[in-house]
Amino acid sequence: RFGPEFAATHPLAVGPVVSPPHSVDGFVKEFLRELNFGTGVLLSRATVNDQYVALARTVAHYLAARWLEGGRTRREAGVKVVGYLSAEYLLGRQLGNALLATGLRDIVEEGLESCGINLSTLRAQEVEPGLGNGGLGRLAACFIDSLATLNVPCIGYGIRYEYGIFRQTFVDGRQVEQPDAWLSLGSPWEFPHPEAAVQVDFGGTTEEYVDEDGTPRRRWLPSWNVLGVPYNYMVPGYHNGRVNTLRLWSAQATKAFDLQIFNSGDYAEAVRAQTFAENISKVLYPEDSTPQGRELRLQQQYFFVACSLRDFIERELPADFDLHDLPERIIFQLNDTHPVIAVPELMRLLVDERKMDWDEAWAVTQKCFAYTCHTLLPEALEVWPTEMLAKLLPRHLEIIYQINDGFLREVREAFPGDEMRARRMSIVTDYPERAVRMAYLATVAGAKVNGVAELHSQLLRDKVLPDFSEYWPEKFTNVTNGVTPRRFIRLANWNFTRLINETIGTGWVTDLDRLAELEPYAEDPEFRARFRQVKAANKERLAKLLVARDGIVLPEGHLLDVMVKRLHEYKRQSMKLLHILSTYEQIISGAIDPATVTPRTFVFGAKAAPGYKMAKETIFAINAVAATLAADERTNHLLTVAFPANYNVTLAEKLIPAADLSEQISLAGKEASGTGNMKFALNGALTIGTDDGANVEIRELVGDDNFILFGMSEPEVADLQARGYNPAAVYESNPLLKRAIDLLASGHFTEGNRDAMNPLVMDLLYNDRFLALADFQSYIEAQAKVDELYADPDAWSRKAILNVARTGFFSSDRSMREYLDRIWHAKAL
Ligand SMILES: [N-]=[N+]=N[C@]1([C@H](N)O)O[C@H](CO)[C@@H](O)[C@H](O)[C@H]1O
Repeated sequence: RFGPEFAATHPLAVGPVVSPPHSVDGFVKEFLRELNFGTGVLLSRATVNDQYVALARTVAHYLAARWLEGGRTRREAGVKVVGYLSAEYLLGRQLGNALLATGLRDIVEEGLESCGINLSTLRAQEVEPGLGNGGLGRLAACFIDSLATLNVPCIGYGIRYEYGIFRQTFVDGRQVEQPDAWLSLGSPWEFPHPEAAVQVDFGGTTEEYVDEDGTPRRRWLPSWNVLGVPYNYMVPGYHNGRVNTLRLWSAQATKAFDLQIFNSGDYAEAVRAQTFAENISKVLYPEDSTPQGRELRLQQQYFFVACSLRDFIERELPADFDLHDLPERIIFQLNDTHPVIAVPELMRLLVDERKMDWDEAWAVTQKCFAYTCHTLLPEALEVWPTEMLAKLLPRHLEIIYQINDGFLREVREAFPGDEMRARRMSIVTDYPERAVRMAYLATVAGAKVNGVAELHSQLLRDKVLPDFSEYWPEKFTNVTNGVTPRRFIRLANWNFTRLINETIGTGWVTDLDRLAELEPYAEDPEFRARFRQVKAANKERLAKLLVARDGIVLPEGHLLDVMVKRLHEYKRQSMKLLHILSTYEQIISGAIDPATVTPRTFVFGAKAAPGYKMAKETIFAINAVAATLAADERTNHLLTVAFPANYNVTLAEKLIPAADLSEQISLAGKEASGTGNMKFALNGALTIGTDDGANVEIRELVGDDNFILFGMSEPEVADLQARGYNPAAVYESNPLLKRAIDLLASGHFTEGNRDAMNPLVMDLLYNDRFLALADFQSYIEAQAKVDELYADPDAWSRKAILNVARTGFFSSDRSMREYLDRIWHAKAL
């Protein structure tokens, strides 16, 4: 576009772009420029939000140079890229992480101070992008952070929901959802590129035709379409100069406004197309582990994968690139079944648009995808009715049928006469209605299928996809989840970071196995004392936050017993509640001497999917118990229940470093992995947990002495369920449990209204699908062990320090290395 002489005199035109000077003065100049020319205000008149936006933009300038360079080198080098396809990214606040990655924190703090501005005031101004529900979404955020820090070229693809996960409020103890208008004050971290919008088609029919070289072909005749506008976000690596991209798609109408209709006075109709289109990326579906079968959800899934595939093929690859070589340039990781419609979409692009032969296209497709399954709950495996697919994506349905036909032909050849097996393995099922099993499609198309913890991956092979693991044993593997130590230790727990740095240096932030060097210090009384000071300081910080944020007063010197995760019956918040009720009942009934009770504060954090009734009943019960205990003079110096509303990444960063005890009490065989369990152990909390998900690997690494195990194992659960389970009989046979449930049902927590707790009580007594009553006795015995252990703070700290020293394995950097070596066969630059 411009001649060499212009390039010679304007280096910024061709790059490399130079970032602003890493000096206080350099930063202040850049910040004031951004405030004046970017935000258009003078410092003297700037609001806190103006200052925050200008600061975010300024920090982005420091990253932009690396970002542009990273993109250029990635494209020029023609290296293999990891394309992470995820419908959810739970990113958390960006400013702190950007300051950490760039090493700008101290310069910015001093620079802002010279402008009379406090950095933490501006950090508190940031609204976190809640573009995810829970573990799956946060895992995606940890993974892209690790890939950037490992210098691996990666593009994260997802949806820019206008409204993220709802804001949770409590009204009379009941959850009430408020829309999450996270964009209302603008989002300084995003870079929109409307010029790179992608058209996405929907509906219509298909037809056979003969193309110019006489070959009979099929094609899609869509009936409507929308535009996908990419919004780019920076994903900075830690101190390595790499900045990867997160590209989130926003839907808008191809023809946003119809002037003729407007002039005819039908204003609503004039913008109907826009409203309709925008709906596609309007809001995140708030279900965690229970999919929403609504058509809009399928529209969302197809929308972002169609944008992402076309974007990569047309904007990241040279125009003349031979798509037979696509597997050398990209591996798309399917984050659960949500993006699996990408498989027939790639086939459509290769066969219909690029005229590639079916078998060649299928060979390419099978090398371009890998699938991660995140659940064991049968109801969480997505199936889409063929009727809905035929209406919305008729060509994709045809392609799925063709894929299935080819696959079943192979199965029948491998297992002649075994029609039952072919029916069991068919991607298309007829029961209870004709539908496409997306997990099966992902398994047939994917080069690899992995679970997210050893136990989960084994159950995936043995119970969820047994026919497939028998047919393709080498396709199945495991990559245990991990968490980024940058956000969840270095950023969230500065007090502990300082102690670790002073003790073993700073290398652990990018090499978490080095935490093992702390092991000897578990035997050092002085280090143990300093560890307790860190925990106490984190508790104080949390107490300040909760009183300001929720008006919750945290008593001093209590064991902090924390259970934070989505509200779901399999996670068994109800069993935690039964432990609290039982302890309380024994105190008020005089069954135990209050002097023998370890003062505890039970902290809950949990959102329930809006339509999940029993989850909402559990939230109501926890809040009712919390209010009663707070008002009960007999116990409120011993037992406190704190339930701050709207648990999210930002609150987790304050809660986790303060915790003594981490509750990981799901029914064995139900929690695929868990990732909160890892964050708590790495921040020096002891875990009370079942042998479920990644708990098993945590216990194996920290040692049985440093993990409080209880409950049935997965085989014991399967055995009990096979033998038949009668929760009411357990209730009748366990006096402590009976008195706890009777108290809950008595109206004691609901001003005498005995019906208020009925739904929960009836469910526990006559349903109890996740065996909370069956594991209750083992659980309270384990809790008694916790009291005993906590009575000796030095012994407790020793075990807590050993937990930290032995859980470096749970870094998402390690997870990424395993994906790179065993699944993606891609490497760092
Ligand atoms: N969906 N989903 N699955 C989950 C979580 N609920 O988001 O994915 C998480 C990330 O893999 C797992 O840790 C967790 O066990 C599992 O239930």
